[in-house]
Amino acid sequence: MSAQLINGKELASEKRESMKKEVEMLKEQGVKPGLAVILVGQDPASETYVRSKHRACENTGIHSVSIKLPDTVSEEELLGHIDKLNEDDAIDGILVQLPLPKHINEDAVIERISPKKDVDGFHPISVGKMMIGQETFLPCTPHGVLEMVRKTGIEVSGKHVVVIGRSNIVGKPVGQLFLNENATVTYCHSRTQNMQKHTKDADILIVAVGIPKFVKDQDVKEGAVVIDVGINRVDGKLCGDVDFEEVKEVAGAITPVPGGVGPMTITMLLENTIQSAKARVRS
Ligand SMILES: Nc1nc(=O)c2c([nH]1)NC[C@@H]1CN(c3ccc(C(=O)N[C@@H](CCC(=O)O)C(=O)O)cc3)C=[N+]21
Repeated sequence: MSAQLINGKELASEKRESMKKEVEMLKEQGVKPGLAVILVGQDPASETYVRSKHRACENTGIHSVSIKLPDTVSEEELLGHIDKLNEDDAIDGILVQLPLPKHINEDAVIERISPKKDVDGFHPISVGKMMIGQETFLPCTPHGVLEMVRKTGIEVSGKHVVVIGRSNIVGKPVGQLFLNENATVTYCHSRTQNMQKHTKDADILIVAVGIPKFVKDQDVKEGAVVIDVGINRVDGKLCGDVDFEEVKEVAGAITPVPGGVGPMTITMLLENTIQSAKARVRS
């Protein structure tokens, strides 16, 4: 293996140590940061994520509540829970685990969350502010990706960042975050012609397509930083969108799955919750 391993788990626990101290300081000022997570239905993977978020909160001293609703819940009832949490002074952040059942309009749910408590950074106001470079909650996975690239010590400004994927929750915002850092950004997606031409030119390649082992060694430039956002379950095992065994031989730095972007996503969620609690202190 020639590539440097970017250890998300380790970086996440480093960050959580300093966040613990911030939480302590907030408590001395009489504010305990609080996060509410709403989970609809009982998808086992979603339940695992919600449990990890809860555990991470406990470890950091953040108050956390999970609200579990049956997958038959009406949109109106779900919106009612959000209204209550918007008004709840003990709650600084609200996360509704996505995806939602088909009978519920995801956009309406996201828009119901107060932008002041939008720790996912999914509300159109948060997205718009990020786009024009105003201070706001940054979406957790893209922000975690940026932190991991920073960890390698390479300069982002002027670099060619290629993003594979254009979802609203990862692909689009992660490209925007790197553009804000003065990178040159290319988006590739399912309609892209001659994708390899683009990926081979990337100094930083970010993969968020949801296809196991989609990126192979021939797709990557020697020495490139490769960030794997994919979480796929294949034969009961977790695997990313990057063929790790192949790509680690050509990349300069690479994230593993598991233990890469996932733990950083949760860490940035905690950071946003603390940021929100600080705003409560100031208000
Ligand atoms: N409103 C909303 N916000 C989200 O942030 C959100 C969401 N909905 N829906 C689902 C996705 C997925 N997601 C993950 C977070 C952590 C890991 C994580 O920590 N994964 C571990 C492995 C965990 C395992 O074993 O499954 C790792 O990669 O090492 C994975 C996935 C957040 N999401």
